[in-house]
Amino acid sequence: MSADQSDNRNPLFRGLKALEGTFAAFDTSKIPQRPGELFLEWMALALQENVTEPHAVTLSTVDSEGRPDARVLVLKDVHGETFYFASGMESRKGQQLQHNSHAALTFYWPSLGRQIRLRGTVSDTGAEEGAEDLRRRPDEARAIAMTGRQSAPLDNERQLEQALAEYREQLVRDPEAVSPYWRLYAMQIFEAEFWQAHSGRKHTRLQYRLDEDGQWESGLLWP
Ligand SMILES: Cc1cc2nc3c(=O)[nH]c(=O)nc-3n(C[C@H](O)[C@H](O)[C@H](O)COP(=O)(O)O)c2cc1C
Repeated sequence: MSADQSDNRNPLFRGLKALEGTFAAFDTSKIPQRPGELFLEWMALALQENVTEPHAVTLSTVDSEGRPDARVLVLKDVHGETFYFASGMESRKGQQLQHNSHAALTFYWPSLGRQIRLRGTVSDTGAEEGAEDLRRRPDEARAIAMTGRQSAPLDNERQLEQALAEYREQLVRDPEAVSPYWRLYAMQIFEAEFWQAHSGRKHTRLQYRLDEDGQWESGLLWP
């Protein structure tokens, strides 16, 4: 940044702090063999420590021109090293994943000074799994999903209200109704990083990688 540019810096950001406080040390001498297990251990601690919405996660995808895109959603489940999230297949992310199944999930829990980075390949688990996920959602969330138009341009609020009224009625007539566009996506990971902040910036970074024989190997990274 040039001297001129630094004079123009927005005062809003001056003095803003990050990673403040003292965090528990991450003992990397006692780690599970597989990243899915460590993820569940970290998630259990986040819940115990009342981290706000610990299942909220940034999903990064790439579009057909290789340009990254990202948005927050919620993690629905974890089995082994497969991480599940749900969304509309017609959405921007849905279209991007259809074109390029490579993706990343990033969690950040400020009160614990923890970040988890996951990289993997996403598959669509199919219409029935999507329907099952949708049936477990509250009616209003189901009605919105049933519009099947996530991420499409909205002309005006009235258009949304009309569509919602139609789907609310449909759910009254048929409580089992679901959207054919709703999907449960499964991300099978090949790499994971568990990042623990240190107040002196000597952060601990543990990375797991799947090797060519399908075995998980782990090691530390420079902060
Ligand atoms: C905390 C939080 C949770 C969200 N959960 C979901 C979710 O589970 N599924 C989903 O499709 N969108 C969810 N969203 C909305 C997405 O961020 C996004 O706006 C939407 O999926 C459209 O993204 P796209 O245009 O990139 O496809 C959530 C947003 C926030 C802030």
